[in-house]
Amino acid sequence: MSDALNETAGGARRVAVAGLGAVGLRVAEALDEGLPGCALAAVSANDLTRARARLGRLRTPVPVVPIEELEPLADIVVECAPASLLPAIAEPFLRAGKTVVVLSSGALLANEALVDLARAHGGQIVVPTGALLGLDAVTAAAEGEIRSVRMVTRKPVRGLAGAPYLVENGIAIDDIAEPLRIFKGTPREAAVGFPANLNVAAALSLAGVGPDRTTLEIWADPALTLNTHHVEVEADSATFRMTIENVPTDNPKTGRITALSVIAYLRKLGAPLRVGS
Ligand SMILES: NC(=O)C1=CN([C@@H]2O[C@H](COP(=O)(O)OP(=O)(O)OC[C@H]3O[C@@H](n4cnc5c(N)ncnc54)[C@H](O)[C@@H]3O)[C@@H](O)[C@H]2O)C=CC1
Ligand SMILES: O=C([O-])CC(=O)C(=O)O
Repeated sequence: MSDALNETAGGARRVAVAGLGAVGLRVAEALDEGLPGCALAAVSANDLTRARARLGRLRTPVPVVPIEELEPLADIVVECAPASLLPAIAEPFLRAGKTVVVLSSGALLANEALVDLARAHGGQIVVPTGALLGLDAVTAAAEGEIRSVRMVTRKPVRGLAGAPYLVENGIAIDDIAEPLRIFKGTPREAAVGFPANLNVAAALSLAGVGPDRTTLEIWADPALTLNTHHVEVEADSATFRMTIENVPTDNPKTGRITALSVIAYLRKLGAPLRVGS
């Protein structure tokens, strides 16, 4: 669906927020404060009563509904819920030819049918830069030939605690005194083992050489306070290295910049000057 069609009669795109945690609450508040060309239209949460109370401070109250009731209310949904809910949130919007902004990008790797659904109905899945950086440069390099993409993530222990990969492999990190490499593999493997911690690796892989050719190391570092991602890309057009050190939100797994990347995306939708892709 074209941008022109994907608007309400009044011109503002109606935006739904699915999941009201570290990312969703910040995005909903920014929409309520005012993003040109966008209007907060509805919100979904696990506990609807609690969500209504949390949103009591909004200037303009919006419906708080279960995820299956969001689609008729909005043109765009921002998915910022647990990864397992991605298909339930995305499918109705894509089937209606609408836009889904996906934060649980790791879950896209096991749900490639969503891309087919978007293609079939003229919808669009958008993966924002989230907690990473430089996806514009990686997609540009992918228009030429990328030889390799390597990522090393270092997180404080509390940013990794409870990940299924650690539990299943009996890897204890609570009392480590030195940095410990806990994983070496691909974003496809990490999306299974670290579904709430490594969306950035999935996003990077989708921008570049895919989830099986991108290499990934994950380190738990007891001295760190910031979620740190280092990326090295070798391509025929350029060689580049990038590092981001993310200040965690109340959710230690999620950096503050994640919600801001969604807000920046929404702001660009209606802006007369758009910087970055
Ligand atoms: N792409 C990226 O760079 C990043 C992606 N993420 C991912 O984004 C997603 C959101 O992250 P956070 O806001 O930090 O997570 P969060 O855990 O703080 O919030 C998720 C919210 O979804 C709600 N929820 C649970 N079941 C629900 C249901 N049935 N219907 C509606 N809401 C429901 C939870 O109550 C919670 O408030 C996660 O999957 C996370 O892994 C997080 C950081 C960076
Ligand atoms: O660094 C962060 O803030 C979040 C992160 O790694 C992810 O979810 O992929």
